[in-house]
Amino acid sequence: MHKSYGRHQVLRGADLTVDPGQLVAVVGENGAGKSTLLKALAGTLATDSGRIEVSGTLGYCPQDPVVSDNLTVDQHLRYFAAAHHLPDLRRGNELIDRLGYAQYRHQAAGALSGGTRQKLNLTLALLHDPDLLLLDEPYQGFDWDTYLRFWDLVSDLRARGKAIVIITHLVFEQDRFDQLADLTSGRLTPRPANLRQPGQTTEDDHVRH
Ligand SMILES: Nc1ncnc2c1ncn2[C@@H]1O[C@H](COP(=O)(O)OP(=O)(O)OP(=O)(O)O)[C@@H](O)[C@H]1O
Repeated sequence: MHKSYGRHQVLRGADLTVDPGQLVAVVGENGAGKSTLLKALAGTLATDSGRIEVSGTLGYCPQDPVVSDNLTVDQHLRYFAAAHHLPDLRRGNELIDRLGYAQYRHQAAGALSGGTRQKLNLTLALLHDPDLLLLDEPYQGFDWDTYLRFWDLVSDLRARGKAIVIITHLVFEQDRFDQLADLTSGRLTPRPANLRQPGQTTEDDHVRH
């Protein structure tokens, strides 16, 4: 994919393949073009050239929540369920329980805390149980318990064969991934995960400290 904003070439032949059941991290410096890449993959931003092939359904959790301030959590669920032609709200209810915010179901999104708003954002992206998930720093604002619940959820999705792409900045979580895709100078360089550098800490180390 190629994408420029004016004369600023952000993506210069970025290339990524994600298989079913694979969990891929997109890493890179601030401004490297990670969100641009995800928007392009999600189809919300037109590329200048390139090709995107998605087999199956797609779920996209953008960095900025897509929620409407005046609708309640429940109303969001019903609205998105109708858009996806879902027969019921079973999956939405399950996600609300797993992310632990059932007590806010009848609250307007505009009155939710940042973390709870992000839980709703994530729920809406997962509502139709998509085959490919594009998550742009999906745990922003999550407390530690929710952060762990999030990774439980991701493990289940991966085990069920979902392909998952997550933009992350957190070095300590990088050994959770099957692959790291490093976005530098507009191109993606794949490197296997689980290559911890000496002195690099993991989440478990953080828990112990
Ligand atoms: N709509 C836009 N118009 C012009 N320039 C843009 C636009 N969106 C992004 N950019 C620029 O493109 C570059 C890549 O932005 P992008 O948000 O994709 O980076 P990122 O890697 O996601 O950054 P971060 O880690 O800070 O979230 C930045 O220099 C940004 O200023």
